Amino acid sequence: MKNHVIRLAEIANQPSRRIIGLMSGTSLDGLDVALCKIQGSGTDTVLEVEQFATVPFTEDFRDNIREIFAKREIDFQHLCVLNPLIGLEHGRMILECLKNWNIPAEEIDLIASHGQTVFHAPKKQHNLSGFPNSTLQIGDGDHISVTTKIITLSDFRQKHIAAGGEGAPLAVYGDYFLFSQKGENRILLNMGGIANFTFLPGSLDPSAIFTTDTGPGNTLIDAFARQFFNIPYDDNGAIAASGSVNEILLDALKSLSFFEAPFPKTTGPEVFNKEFVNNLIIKNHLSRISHEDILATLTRFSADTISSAILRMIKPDEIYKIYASGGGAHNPVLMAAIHEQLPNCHLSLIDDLGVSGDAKEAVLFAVLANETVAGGEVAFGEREGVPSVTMGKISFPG
Ligand SMILES: Nc1ncnc2c1ncn2[C@@H]1O[C@H](COP(=O)(O)OP(=O)(O)OP(=O)(O)O)[C@@H](O)[C@H]1O
Ligand SMILES: CC(=O)N[C@H]1[C@@H]2OC[C@@H](O2)[C@@H](O)[C@@H]1O[C@H](C)C(=O)O
Repeated sequence: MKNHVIRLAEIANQPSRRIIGLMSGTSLDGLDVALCKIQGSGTDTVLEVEQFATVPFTEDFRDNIREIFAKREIDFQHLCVLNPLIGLEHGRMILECLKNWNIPAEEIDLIASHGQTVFHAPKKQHNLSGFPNSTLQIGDGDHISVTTKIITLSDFRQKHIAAGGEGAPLAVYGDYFLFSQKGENRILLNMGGIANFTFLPGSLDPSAIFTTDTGPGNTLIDAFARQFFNIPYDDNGAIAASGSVNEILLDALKSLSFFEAPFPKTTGPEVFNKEFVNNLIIKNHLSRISHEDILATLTRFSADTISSAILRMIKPDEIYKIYASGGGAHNPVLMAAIHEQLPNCHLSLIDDLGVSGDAKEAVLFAVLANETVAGGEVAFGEREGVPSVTMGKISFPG
Protein backbone atom coordinates (compact mmCIF):
# COMPACT_ATOMS: atom_id res chain seq x y z
CA MET A 1 0.00 0.00 0.00
CA LYS A 2 1.25 3.51 -0.78
CA ASN A 3 2.52 5.49 2.23
CA HIS A 4 -0.06 8.25 1.84
CA VAL A 5 -2.91 5.72 1.89
CA ILE A 6 -1.41 4.14 5.04
CA ARG A 7 -1.19 7.63 6.58
CA LEU A 8 -4.84 8.31 5.76
CA ALA A 9 -5.88 5.03 7.40
CA GLU A 10 -3.84 5.95 10.49
CA ILE A 11 -5.57 9.33 10.66
CA ALA A 12 -8.95 7.59 10.39
CA ASN A 13 -8.06 5.31 13.31
CA GLN A 14 -6.73 8.02 15.63
CA PRO A 15 -8.90 8.80 18.66
CA SER A 16 -8.99 12.44 17.50
CA ARG A 17 -7.93 14.46 14.46
CA ARG A 18 -6.63 18.01 13.99
CA ILE A 19 -8.39 19.35 10.92
CA ILE A 20 -8.18 22.81 9.38
CA GLY A 21 -11.55 23.86 7.94
CA LEU A 22 -11.57 26.58 5.27
CA MET A 23 -14.42 28.73 4.03
CA SER A 24 -14.36 31.54 1.52
CA GLY A 25 -17.93 32.68 1.14
CA THR A 26 -19.95 34.80 -1.23
CA SER A 27 -19.01 38.03 0.59
CA LEU A 28 -15.40 37.72 -0.66
CA ASP A 29 -14.16 39.27 2.59
CA GLY A 30 -11.41 36.72 3.25
CA LEU A 31 -10.54 33.12 3.98
CA ASP A 32 -11.93 31.75 7.25
CA VAL A 33 -9.44 29.29 8.76
CA ALA A 34 -10.57 27.14 11.71
CA LEU A 35 -8.18 24.68 13.33
CA CYS A 36 -10.39 22.05 14.95
CA LYS A 37 -9.67 19.07 17.15
CA ILE A 38 -12.35 16.51 16.43
CA GLN A 39 -13.03 13.35 18.36
CA GLY A 40 -15.53 10.69 17.30
CA SER A 41 -17.95 11.20 14.44
CA GLY A 42 -21.64 11.62 13.63
CA THR A 43 -23.77 12.60 16.61
CA ASP A 44 -20.86 11.56 18.86
CA THR A 45 -18.64 14.28 17.37
CA VAL A 46 -16.78 16.26 20.03
CA LEU A 47 -15.37 19.52 18.70
CA GLU A 48 -12.77 21.86 20.05
CA VAL A 49 -11.96 24.95 17.96
CA GLU A 50 -8.29 25.44 18.80
CA GLN A 51 -7.67 28.48 16.61
CA PHE A 52 -9.62 30.69 14.23
CA ALA A 53 -8.60 33.50 11.89
CA THR A 54 -10.03 35.30 8.88
CA VAL A 55 -7.22 36.10 6.47
CA PRO A 56 -8.42 39.15 4.52
CA PHE A 57 -8.13 39.07 0.74
CA THR A 58 -6.12 41.80 -0.94
CA GLU A 59 -8.14 44.17 -3.13
CA ASP A 60 -6.31 42.74 -6.12
CA PHE A 61 -7.22 39.12 -5.25
CA ARG A 62 -10.85 40.12 -4.64
CA ASP A 63 -11.02 41.99 -7.97
CA ASN A 64 -9.64 38.94 -9.74
CA ILE A 65 -12.47 36.81 -8.31
CA ARG A 66 -15.09 39.49 -9.02
CA GLU A 67 -14.16 39.39 -12.70
CA ILE A 68 -15.83 36.00 -13.01
CA PHE A 69 -17.93 35.79 -9.84
CA ALA A 70 -21.60 34.85 -10.40
CA LYS A 71 -21.42 36.05 -14.02
CA ARG A 72 -23.07 34.30 -16.95
CA GLU A 73 -20.41 35.52 -19.39
CA ILE A 74 -16.74 35.49 -18.49
CA ASP A 75 -13.21 35.25 -19.89
CA PHE A 76 -12.70 31.48 -19.77
CA GLN A 77 -8.92 31.80 -19.50
CA HIS A 78 -9.38 33.87 -16.35
CA LEU A 79 -11.45 31.09 -14.78
CA CYS A 80 -8.78 28.57 -15.76
CA VAL A 81 -5.88 30.51 -14.20
CA LEU A 82 -7.85 31.39 -11.06
CA ASN A 83 -8.50 27.75 -10.19
CA PRO A 84 -4.85 26.95 -9.33
CA LEU A 85 -4.13 30.50 -8.12
CA ILE A 86 -6.84 30.34 -5.44
CA GLY A 87 -5.56 26.89 -4.37
CA LEU A 88 -2.02 28.26 -4.07
CA GLU A 89 -3.17 31.40 -2.23
CA HIS A 90 -5.30 29.41 0.22
CA GLY A 91 -2.32 27.10 0.85
CA ARG A 92 -0.11 30.12 1.52
CA MET A 93 -2.72 31.62 3.89
CA ILE A 94 -2.87 28.36 5.87
CA LEU A 95 0.91 28.33 6.25
CA GLU A 96 0.76 31.97 7.41
CA CYS A 97 -1.87 31.07 10.05
CA LEU A 98 0.14 28.07 11.26
CA LYS A 99 3.21 30.28 11.60
CA ASN A 100 1.24 32.86 13.60
CA TRP A 101 -0.15 30.12 15.82
CA ASN A 102 3.27 28.56 16.23
CA ILE A 103 2.04 25.16 15.07
CA PRO A 104 4.14 23.04 12.68
CA ALA A 105 2.28 21.80 9.56
CA GLU A 106 3.28 18.20 10.46
CA GLU A 107 0.91 18.38 13.45
CA ILE A 108 -2.12 18.88 11.20
CA ASP A 109 -3.89 15.74 9.98
CA LEU A 110 -6.19 17.13 7.30
CA ILE A 111 -7.32 20.26 5.52
CA ALA A 112 -10.97 20.58 4.52
CA SER A 113 -11.40 23.20 1.80
CA HIS A 114 -14.69 24.60 0.56
CA GLY A 115 -13.03 26.59 -2.23
CA GLN A 116 -14.54 29.68 -3.81
CA THR A 117 -18.03 29.39 -5.24
CA VAL A 118 -17.97 31.15 -8.61
CA PHE A 119 -21.38 30.04 -9.87
CA HIS A 120 -24.37 28.28 -8.38
CA ALA A 121 -27.14 27.08 -10.70
CA PRO A 122 -29.68 24.62 -9.32
CA LYS A 123 -32.26 23.29 -11.81
CA LYS A 124 -34.97 25.53 -10.35
CA GLN A 125 -32.82 28.49 -11.30
CA HIS A 126 -31.31 27.60 -14.69
CA ASN A 127 -34.52 25.93 -15.96
CA LEU A 128 -32.56 24.16 -18.71
CA SER A 129 -34.29 20.99 -19.73
CA GLY A 130 -32.07 17.90 -19.38
CA PHE A 131 -29.38 19.64 -17.29
CA PRO A 132 -28.76 18.70 -13.64
CA ASN A 133 -28.38 20.81 -10.51
CA SER A 134 -24.98 22.46 -10.71
CA THR A 135 -22.53 24.50 -8.71
CA LEU A 136 -18.88 25.39 -9.22
CA GLN A 137 -16.26 25.90 -6.52
CA ILE A 138 -12.67 26.61 -7.57
CA GLY A 139 -9.33 26.71 -5.72
CA ASP A 140 -7.85 23.35 -6.55
CA GLY A 141 -7.25 20.95 -3.62
CA ASP A 142 -4.07 19.40 -5.09
CA HIS A 143 -2.44 22.84 -5.01
CA ILE A 144 -3.41 23.30 -1.35
CA SER A 145 -2.09 19.85 -0.48
CA VAL A 146 1.22 20.21 -2.32
CA THR A 147 1.76 23.73 -0.91
CA THR A 148 1.08 22.74 2.71
CA LYS A 149 2.16 19.07 2.55
CA ILE A 150 -1.11 18.21 4.32
CA ILE A 151 -3.72 15.75 2.98
CA THR A 152 -6.57 17.91 1.71
CA LEU A 153 -10.26 17.21 1.12
CA SER A 154 -12.00 19.64 -1.20
CA ASP A 155 -14.94 20.22 -3.55
CA PHE A 156 -17.58 18.95 -1.13
CA ARG A 157 -20.67 20.07 -3.02
CA GLN A 158 -20.47 17.83 -6.12
CA LYS A 159 -21.22 14.63 -4.20
CA HIS A 160 -24.26 16.26 -2.61
CA ILE A 161 -25.57 17.03 -6.09
CA ALA A 162 -24.63 13.58 -7.41
CA ALA A 163 -26.72 12.11 -4.58
CA GLY A 164 -29.77 14.23 -5.40
CA GLY A 165 -29.22 17.53 -3.52
CA GLU A 166 -28.69 21.06 -4.83
CA GLY A 167 -25.11 21.18 -3.45
CA ALA A 168 -26.23 23.35 -0.52
CA PRO A 169 -26.87 24.07 2.29
CA LEU A 170 -24.32 21.61 3.67
CA ALA A 171 -24.42 23.24 7.11
CA VAL A 172 -27.22 20.87 8.08
CA TYR A 173 -24.79 17.97 8.55
CA GLY A 174 -22.49 19.80 10.97
CA ASP A 175 -25.46 21.46 12.66
CA TYR A 176 -27.10 18.11 13.35
CA PHE A 177 -23.91 16.49 14.66
CA LEU A 178 -22.79 19.41 16.81
CA PHE A 179 -25.85 21.31 17.97
CA SER A 180 -28.86 18.98 18.27
CA GLN A 181 -30.35 19.14 21.76
CA LYS A 182 -33.04 16.85 23.10
CA GLY A 183 -36.09 18.82 24.19
CA GLU A 184 -35.19 22.08 22.41
CA ASN A 185 -36.41 23.02 18.92
CA ARG A 186 -33.44 24.86 17.45
CA ILE A 187 -33.19 27.01 14.34
CA LEU A 188 -29.61 27.70 13.29
CA LEU A 189 -29.71 30.81 11.14
CA ASN A 190 -26.61 31.76 9.15
CA MET A 191 -26.50 35.18 7.52
CA GLY A 192 -23.57 35.41 5.14
CA GLY A 193 -23.92 36.82 1.63
CA ILE A 194 -26.87 34.46 1.34
CA ALA A 195 -28.95 33.42 4.38
CA ASN A 196 -29.94 29.88 5.28
CA PHE A 197 -31.23 27.97 8.27
CA THR A 198 -31.27 24.47 9.69
CA PHE A 199 -34.16 23.27 11.82
CA LEU A 200 -33.11 20.80 14.53
CA PRO A 201 -36.15 19.27 16.24
CA GLY A 202 -36.05 18.71 19.99
CA SER A 203 -37.23 15.17 19.24
CA LEU A 204 -33.80 14.51 17.60
CA ASP A 205 -35.69 12.75 14.78
CA PRO A 206 -33.25 13.00 11.83
CA SER A 207 -36.08 12.69 9.32
CA ALA A 208 -37.61 15.93 10.68
CA ILE A 209 -34.42 17.93 10.18
CA PHE A 210 -34.85 20.60 7.62
CA THR A 211 -32.59 23.05 5.79
CA THR A 212 -32.95 25.73 3.13
CA ASP A 213 -31.54 28.98 1.83
CA THR A 214 -33.94 31.86 2.41
CA GLY A 215 -32.55 34.45 -0.03
CA PRO A 216 -30.19 37.37 0.51
CA GLY A 217 -28.32 37.91 3.76
CA ASN A 218 -25.75 40.67 3.21
CA THR A 219 -25.03 40.35 -0.50
CA LEU A 220 -27.30 43.17 -1.71
CA ILE A 221 -26.50 45.42 1.26
CA ASP A 222 -22.77 44.99 0.53
CA ALA A 223 -23.15 45.58 -3.21
CA PHE A 224 -24.92 48.93 -2.70
CA ALA A 225 -22.72 49.98 0.26
CA ARG A 226 -19.79 49.54 -2.12
CA GLN A 227 -21.43 51.39 -4.99
CA PHE A 228 -22.92 54.35 -3.09
CA PHE A 229 -20.54 54.80 -0.17
CA ASN A 230 -17.35 53.06 -1.30
CA ILE A 231 -17.30 50.91 1.85
CA PRO A 232 -17.28 47.08 1.98
CA TYR A 233 -20.41 46.84 4.15
CA ASP A 234 -22.84 48.91 6.18
CA ASP A 235 -21.01 48.77 9.51
CA ASN A 236 -23.50 48.03 12.32
CA GLY A 237 -26.31 48.90 9.91
CA ALA A 238 -25.64 52.60 10.57
CA ILE A 239 -26.60 53.77 7.07
CA ALA A 240 -29.73 51.61 6.97
CA ALA A 241 -30.71 53.02 10.38
CA SER A 242 -30.47 56.57 8.98
CA GLY A 243 -32.83 55.80 6.07
CA SER A 244 -36.47 54.72 5.74
CA VAL A 245 -37.87 51.58 4.20
CA ASN A 246 -39.49 52.21 0.81
CA GLU A 247 -42.57 50.00 0.83
CA ILE A 248 -43.01 50.02 -2.96
CA LEU A 249 -39.47 48.78 -3.56
CA LEU A 250 -39.78 46.30 -0.69
CA ASP A 251 -42.96 44.78 -2.15
CA ALA A 252 -41.40 44.59 -5.60
CA LEU A 253 -38.30 42.82 -4.21
CA LYS A 254 -40.44 40.32 -2.31
CA SER A 255 -42.56 39.49 -5.37
CA LEU A 256 -39.75 37.42 -6.94
CA SER A 257 -41.00 33.88 -7.63
CA PHE A 258 -38.06 32.38 -5.65
CA PHE A 259 -39.87 33.25 -2.42
CA GLU A 260 -43.03 31.37 -3.44
CA ALA A 261 -41.12 28.23 -4.45
CA PRO A 262 -41.35 25.26 -2.08
CA PHE A 263 -38.57 24.37 0.39
CA PRO A 264 -35.82 23.26 0.28
CA LYS A 265 -34.18 25.63 -2.19
CA THR A 266 -30.85 27.31 -2.75
CA THR A 267 -29.78 30.52 -4.41
CA GLY A 268 -26.91 32.95 -4.78
CA PRO A 269 -25.71 36.29 -6.13
CA GLU A 270 -26.50 34.98 -9.63
CA VAL A 271 -30.10 35.98 -8.74
CA PHE A 272 -29.69 38.51 -5.94
CA ASN A 273 -27.47 41.17 -7.47
CA LYS A 274 -27.45 44.88 -8.30
CA GLU A 275 -29.17 44.38 -11.67
CA PHE A 276 -32.11 42.68 -9.93
CA VAL A 277 -32.59 45.70 -7.64
CA ASN A 278 -31.84 48.36 -10.28
CA ASN A 279 -34.38 46.86 -12.69
CA LEU A 280 -37.08 47.07 -10.03
CA ILE A 281 -36.11 50.65 -9.17
CA ILE A 282 -36.52 51.63 -12.83
CA LYS A 283 -39.71 49.59 -13.33
CA ASN A 284 -41.36 51.21 -10.30
CA HIS A 285 -40.18 54.76 -11.15
CA LEU A 286 -38.18 55.03 -7.93
CA SER A 287 -35.00 56.63 -9.28
CA ARG A 288 -35.26 59.51 -6.76
CA ILE A 289 -35.05 57.18 -3.77
CA SER A 290 -32.09 58.11 -1.51
CA HIS A 291 -29.08 55.84 -1.07
CA GLU A 292 -29.85 55.55 2.65
CA ASP A 293 -33.42 54.47 1.89
CA ILE A 294 -32.14 51.82 -0.53
CA LEU A 295 -29.91 50.34 2.18
CA ALA A 296 -32.75 50.52 4.73
CA THR A 297 -35.05 48.72 2.26
CA LEU A 298 -32.50 46.04 1.37
CA THR A 299 -31.79 45.37 5.04
CA ARG A 300 -35.53 44.99 5.70
CA PHE A 301 -35.83 42.80 2.59
CA SER A 302 -33.29 40.34 4.04
CA ALA A 303 -34.98 40.42 7.44
CA ASP A 304 -38.48 39.92 6.03
CA THR A 305 -37.56 37.04 3.74
CA ILE A 306 -35.57 35.30 6.49
CA SER A 307 -38.44 35.72 8.98
CA SER A 308 -41.18 34.64 6.59
CA ALA A 309 -39.21 31.50 5.62
CA ILE A 310 -38.91 30.61 9.31
CA LEU A 311 -42.59 31.42 9.93
CA ARG A 312 -43.60 29.10 7.10
CA MET A 313 -41.84 26.25 8.83
CA ILE A 314 -42.62 26.66 12.54
CA LYS A 315 -45.75 25.45 14.33
CA PRO A 316 -47.65 28.14 16.27
CA ASP A 317 -47.99 26.00 19.42
CA GLU A 318 -44.30 25.10 19.77
CA ILE A 319 -41.36 27.01 21.21
CA TYR A 320 -38.23 27.63 19.11
CA LYS A 321 -34.79 29.01 19.84
CA ILE A 322 -32.94 30.73 17.01
CA TYR A 323 -29.13 30.83 17.08
CA ALA A 324 -27.70 33.34 14.59
CA SER A 325 -24.28 33.25 12.93
CA GLY A 326 -22.44 34.73 9.95
CA GLY A 327 -21.56 38.38 9.39
CA GLY A 328 -25.22 39.45 9.39
CA ALA A 329 -25.43 38.57 13.09
CA HIS A 330 -23.17 41.63 13.64
CA ASN A 331 -25.76 43.92 12.02
CA PRO A 332 -28.10 45.16 14.79
CA VAL A 333 -30.62 46.63 12.32
CA LEU A 334 -31.00 43.27 10.57
CA MET A 335 -31.17 41.36 13.85
CA ALA A 336 -33.76 43.75 15.36
CA ALA A 337 -35.99 43.51 12.27
CA ILE A 338 -35.89 39.70 12.41
CA HIS A 339 -36.67 39.69 16.12
CA GLU A 340 -39.60 42.05 15.60
CA GLN A 341 -41.21 39.62 13.16
CA LEU A 342 -40.58 36.50 15.21
CA PRO A 343 -41.63 37.63 18.69
CA ASN A 344 -42.36 34.06 19.80
CA CYS A 345 -38.87 32.81 19.02
CA HIS A 346 -35.97 33.36 21.35
CA LEU A 347 -33.18 34.94 19.27
CA SER A 348 -29.54 34.62 20.36
CA LEU A 349 -26.11 33.93 18.87
CA ILE A 350 -24.55 30.55 18.04
CA ASP A 351 -21.66 31.73 20.21
CA ASP A 352 -23.93 30.82 23.16
CA LEU A 353 -23.51 27.18 22.09
CA GLY A 354 -19.73 27.44 22.29
CA VAL A 355 -18.77 28.05 18.63
CA SER A 356 -18.01 31.51 17.27
CA GLY A 357 -20.54 32.54 14.65
CA ASP A 358 -17.75 33.76 12.38
CA ALA A 359 -16.00 30.36 12.52
CA LYS A 360 -19.09 28.18 12.10
CA GLU A 361 -18.93 27.58 8.33
CA ALA A 362 -15.18 26.82 8.34
CA VAL A 363 -15.78 24.41 11.24
CA LEU A 364 -18.52 22.74 9.19
CA PHE A 365 -16.05 21.69 6.50
CA ALA A 366 -13.68 20.25 9.11
CA VAL A 367 -16.61 18.20 10.44
CA LEU A 368 -17.53 17.03 6.92
CA ALA A 369 -13.93 15.91 6.27
CA ASN A 370 -13.90 14.10 9.60
CA GLU A 371 -17.04 12.22 8.53
CA THR A 372 -15.57 11.26 5.17
CA VAL A 373 -12.35 9.92 6.68
CA ALA A 374 -13.48 8.56 10.04
CA GLY A 375 -17.29 8.55 10.07
CA GLY A 376 -19.84 5.77 9.97
CA GLU A 377 -23.15 5.66 8.15
CA VAL A 378 -24.90 9.00 7.81
CA ALA A 379 -28.55 8.30 8.47
CA PHE A 380 -30.70 11.19 7.38
CA GLY A 381 -33.20 9.05 5.53
CA GLU A 382 -33.83 9.62 1.85
CA ARG A 383 -35.54 12.90 1.26
CA GLU A 384 -35.09 16.03 -0.76
CA GLY A 385 -32.24 18.30 0.16
CA VAL A 386 -30.36 16.16 2.66
CA PRO A 387 -28.92 13.05 0.99
CA SER A 388 -27.11 10.60 3.29
CA VAL A 389 -23.62 10.84 1.82
CA THR A 390 -20.02 11.56 2.67
CA MET A 391 -18.43 14.39 0.72
CA GLY A 392 -15.11 15.73 -0.52
CA LYS A 393 -12.31 14.66 -2.86
CA ILE A 394 -8.97 13.59 -1.42
CA SER A 395 -5.65 15.16 -2.51
CA PHE A 396 -2.32 13.76 -1.33
CA PRO A 397 0.76 15.96 -1.07
CA GLY A 398 3.18 13.40 -2.49
N1 LIG B 1 -20.24 44.89 12.11
C1 LIG B 1 -20.96 44.55 11.03
N2 LIG B 1 -22.04 45.29 10.68
C2 LIG B 1 -22.79 44.98 9.60
N3 LIG B 1 -22.53 43.95 8.78
C3 LIG B 1 -21.46 43.17 9.08
C4 LIG B 1 -20.63 43.42 10.20
N4 LIG B 1 -19.65 42.49 10.23
C5 LIG B 1 -19.87 41.68 9.15
N5 LIG B 1 -20.95 42.09 8.46
C6 LIG B 1 -21.50 41.53 7.22
O1 LIG B 1 -21.13 40.18 7.10
C7 LIG B 1 -20.53 39.94 5.81
C8 LIG B 1 -19.59 38.76 5.91
O2 LIG B 1 -20.34 37.66 6.33
P1 LIG B 1 -19.84 36.17 6.20
O3 LIG B 1 -18.35 36.15 6.34
O4 LIG B 1 -20.66 35.37 7.12
O5 LIG B 1 -20.24 35.86 4.69
P2 LIG B 1 -19.76 34.72 3.73
O6 LIG B 1 -19.34 33.53 4.54
O7 LIG B 1 -18.78 35.32 2.81
O8 LIG B 1 -21.08 34.41 2.90
P3 LIG B 1 -21.87 33.02 2.61
O9 LIG B 1 -22.16 32.40 3.95
O10 LIG B 1 -23.10 33.47 1.90
O11 LIG B 1 -20.98 32.23 1.76
C9 LIG B 1 -19.90 41.25 5.45
O12 LIG B 1 -19.70 41.37 4.07
C10 LIG B 1 -20.94 42.23 5.99
O13 LIG B 1 -21.99 42.40 5.10
C1 LIG C 1 -23.21 27.38 -3.42
C2 LIG C 1 -22.74 28.02 -2.17
O1 LIG C 1 -21.56 28.27 -2.01
N1 LIG C 1 -23.66 28.26 -1.24
C3 LIG C 1 -23.33 28.83 0.06
C4 LIG C 1 -23.82 30.26 0.13
O2 LIG C 1 -23.50 30.85 1.38
C5 LIG C 1 -24.61 30.64 2.27
C6 LIG C 1 -25.56 29.83 1.45
O3 LIG C 1 -25.25 30.26 0.12
C7 LIG C 1 -25.28 28.30 1.59
O4 LIG C 1 -26.26 27.62 0.87
C8 LIG C 1 -23.90 27.90 1.11
O5 LIG C 1 -22.92 27.80 2.12
C9 LIG C 1 -23.04 27.14 3.34
C10 LIG C 1 -21.69 26.97 3.98
C11 LIG C 1 -23.74 25.78 3.29
O6 LIG C 1 -23.62 25.04 2.31
O7 LIG C 1 -24.35 25.44 4.29
